[in-house]
Amino acid sequence: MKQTVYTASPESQQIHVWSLKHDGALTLVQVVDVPGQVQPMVVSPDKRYLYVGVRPEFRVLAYRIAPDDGALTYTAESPLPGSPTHISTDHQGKFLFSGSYNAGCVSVTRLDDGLPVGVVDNVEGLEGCHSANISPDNRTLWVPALKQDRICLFTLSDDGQLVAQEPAEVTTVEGAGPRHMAFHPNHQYAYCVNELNSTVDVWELKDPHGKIECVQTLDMMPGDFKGVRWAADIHITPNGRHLYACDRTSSLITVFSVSEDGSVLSLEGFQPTETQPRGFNVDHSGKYVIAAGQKSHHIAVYEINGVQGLLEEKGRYAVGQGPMWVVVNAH
Ligand SMILES: O=C1O[C@H](COP(=O)(O)O)[C@@H](O)[C@H](O)[C@H]1O
Repeated sequence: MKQTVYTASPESQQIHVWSLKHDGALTLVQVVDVPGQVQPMVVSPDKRYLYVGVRPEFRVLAYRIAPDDGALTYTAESPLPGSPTHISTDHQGKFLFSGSYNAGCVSVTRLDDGLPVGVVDNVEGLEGCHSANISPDNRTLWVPALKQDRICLFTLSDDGQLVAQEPAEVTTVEGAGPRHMAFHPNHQYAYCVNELNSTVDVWELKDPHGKIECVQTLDMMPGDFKGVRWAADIHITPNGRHLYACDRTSSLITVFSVSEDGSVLSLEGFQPTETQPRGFNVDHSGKYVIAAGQKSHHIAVYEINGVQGLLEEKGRYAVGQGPMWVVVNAH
């Protein structure tokens, strides 16, 4: 398996394309100058395209991915109704979702043979909308509205319409600020990182049409932490055994182990990382974590070790200015 790591640096308007070697080393393949401040990114399910959200002219750009080395070629673009804070796709590659924190909306863009061809739905009134997360069965879109302490649940129709479910939302504790999510590979549990109180909630998906319930909340921060809590990102390993979440004030990645059924998280430790880690990711082999420091202008690669999943730094690399998004593609 070959892997490519993409990092987005909005302040210098660049995407750095890296080859991830089996020993965890990165070698630079390409630096792409993007026509705008590049923020969120996602690879299409068929791995042919990298989609990137840019501003100040809000749009999604599609870059074709070279199958051999992961290099990018600009191919198409389509406008978005608000500043793209987070983008993702459904599992069939028919639709792209863009959550906008500043516009308080989530939009659906149709993908035609992988290329974005226009917005087909837009739901407003989601204050602090921070991500859009399609459920493993491709049926439900989970949309955290950070400023409203709720996660809205929509059914995705065949033509890309978002239909509010019944119940239409689940709520967090007041002031939590739900932000990014990860799903367990067994499809029974989802994990949400809460930005404003730096906690992680474990959500049980009872069945596709049934009750959704928060079954555990864990503090991400060390017991003696006194600063302003400011969590950002969350990812799980492909085998579902290790979960990671980051906080920007402390520049820490919190390490959790996950029970075999996915229902229980245990705090294992803290990994100091690049300054102000806004985005990170886990590679497809489940061996490495790659984190971006928005204030250090570097990324770091960590090896995942042992049953606890603790992290050991393997290397750090200069990227563009203000890096804040990392995606990994396997090909
Ligand atoms: O990380 C954060 O993101 C939101 C929205 O960011 P934007 O890049 O889409 O403008 C930000 O305003 C929030 O305060 C911050 O913590």
